Amino acid sequence: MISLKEAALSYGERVLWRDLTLDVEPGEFLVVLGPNGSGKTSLLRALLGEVPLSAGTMTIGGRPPRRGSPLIGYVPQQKAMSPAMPLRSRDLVRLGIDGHRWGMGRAGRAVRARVDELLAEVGAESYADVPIGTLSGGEQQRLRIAQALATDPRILLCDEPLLSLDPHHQQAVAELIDRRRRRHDTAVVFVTHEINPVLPMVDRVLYFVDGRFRAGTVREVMTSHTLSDLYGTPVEVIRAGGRILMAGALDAAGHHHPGGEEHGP
Ligand SMILES: Nc1ncnc2c1ncn2[C@@H]1O[C@H](COP(=O)(O)OP(=O)(O)OP(=O)(O)O)[C@@H](O)[C@H]1O
Repeated sequence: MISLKEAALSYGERVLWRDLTLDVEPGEFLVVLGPNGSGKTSLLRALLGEVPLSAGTMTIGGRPPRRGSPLIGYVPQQKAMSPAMPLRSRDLVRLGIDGHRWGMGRAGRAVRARVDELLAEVGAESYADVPIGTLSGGEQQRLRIAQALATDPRILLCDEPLLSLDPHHQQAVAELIDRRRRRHDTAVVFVTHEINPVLPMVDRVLYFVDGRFRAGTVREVMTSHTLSDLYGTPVEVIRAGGRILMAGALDAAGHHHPGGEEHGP
């Protein structure tokens, strides 16, 4: 579904990453990790056709990236929505519908039925007519996912969809995305700071640090050896109770602090 060959992305002189060769298969769950500013969101923006690669090639769904492709569903980073915003849940979901395919303009029954179907898919029927600004973060996030699924995409790009959700909602939202990819073989690229809520779902990890990266299975990448090498500083990876904890001179966002304290994210 996604194929990158020796891809690089730079802003001016600054190289975010380079020599990235990676294929993502249908139904695969790829998690993208890395400290702030390491280029995770920029990878999604390149896949969306919003920024060009500075080197190498990239195809998504077998074609070069282009804006507005119905093959791709995108769950953007959350922004606070004002309670005064007049948009209802069903309006937000409807915005994701490809008007051409579903006969928008004629305000067809097909569109309304599709919106209902999407609301049901994410379990949001009970607040379908509620203004979105009055909903909780978890509820809003379900709607963003429904919107992203509106074109029945083959690829779902998610930018920190669990941010600011409590553990219960993190789990619910992660399961929603996982169910989608299992039922429809949708490939998932999932940017996050915290791997644990999605650990059971992850097929592969792409981990960016300071212009370098490692890609592979959780077992391959999330090891003391690999991450110490990637960060260039000792990092201890501990597996406990089905979770991965990182100890060493890193803060929770994965930034290196010389002489920093030990802790796990
Ligand atoms: N259009 C742009 N022009 C110049 N620099 C940019 C542009 N967009 C992003 N950057 C810079 O590129 C770097 C990577 O940004 P990006 O958003 O991809 O990081 P990220 O890994 O998603 O970070 P975070 O975890 O904080 O969301 C940042 O330092 C950012 O300031």
